[in-house]
Amino acid sequence: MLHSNLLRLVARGSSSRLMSTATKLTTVEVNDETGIATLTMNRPPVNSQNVQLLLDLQASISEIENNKSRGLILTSAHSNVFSAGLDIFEMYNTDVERLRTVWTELQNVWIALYGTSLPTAAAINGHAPAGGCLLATACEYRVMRPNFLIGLNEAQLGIIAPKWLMSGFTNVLPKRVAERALTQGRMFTTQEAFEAGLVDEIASSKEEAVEKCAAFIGSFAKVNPLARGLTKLQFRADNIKEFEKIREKDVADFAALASSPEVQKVMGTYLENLKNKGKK
Ligand SMILES: CCCCC/C=C\CCC/C=C/CC(=O)SCCNC(=O)CCNC(=O)[C@H](O)C(C)(C)COP(=O)(O)OP(=O)(O)OC[C@H]1O[C@@H](n2cnc3c(N)ncnc32)[C@H](O)[C@@H]1OP(=O)(O)O
Repeated sequence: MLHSNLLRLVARGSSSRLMSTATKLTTVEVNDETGIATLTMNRPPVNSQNVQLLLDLQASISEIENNKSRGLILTSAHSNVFSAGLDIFEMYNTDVERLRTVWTELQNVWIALYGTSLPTAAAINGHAPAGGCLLATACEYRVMRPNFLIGLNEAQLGIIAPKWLMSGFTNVLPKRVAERALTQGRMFTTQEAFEAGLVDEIASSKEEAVEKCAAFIGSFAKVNPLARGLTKLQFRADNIKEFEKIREKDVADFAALASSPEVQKVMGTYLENLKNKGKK
């Protein structure tokens, strides 16, 4: 009988192992040759981040940290979406406690990914709006497939994203470019994102994106992992400290904002538009 916790299954031939976890919406596969773990989000159709996906992401990040992998590549099981961001259905017509849980778990995933000492890279094989962009920019390196969109579109939705949510984005873009993009709620095409420095490379397929991410992680092969990890965390320490100071208040602020009649109305209209888009 296969136990769901920490059982290693031979996945594809002998070169990679699927690390079985108690989770369902993410998988972790470790390449036997490189020791690099690929964390795949698999919540059809668009990897919208509900509480379960956020919990599964945290469990998978912990698993990768504990299994001595050399690095983490984040990607999606779907052909045209990396992640559509927070699951708006889960935030609509719900109670304040649920909203608090959604936001707390989003915070928890962000800090787990942004604050890991492991080398991280995102193979962005589809659109990455809002929370999708948040996950990608929490990583150290990004490789994206052509003709998709990435960005923090909150301002377009009439919502102010907190500073920690923007911090990965502001880490990688020049301040002036970041300010303009955030105030416009701009979605960048892959090419625009590459030219601005929001993504580091473009790859024509998911496989190529994963290979390029693995090459980035492999570039640290000769660097002492402890020195590398601590150096990374020194760069991120200010943002992490700021976040830790406000995280409780941030949950309360989000729950108050997202439960307000005005924002609930925006969500309702937005969801209608998304549904109608599918009918066109
Ligand atoms: C809108 C108000 C939010 C208010 C929140 C309050 C405070 C938040 C503070 C700031 C934090 C924000 C973080 C977030 O992440 S908010 C989420 C923002 N996300 C988006 O704006 C993305 C919306 N989706 C899209 O743009 C597109 O779906 C796409 C990702 C580009 C993919 O396009 P496509 O491949 O054409 O697929 P469809 O559009 O047809 O969608 C398929 C299917 O999936 C449903 N869906 C899409 N996005 C979401 C989502 N974020 N949450 C839940 N469900 C989503 C969509 O309705 C379709 O469903 P049906 O097949 O049943 O019609």
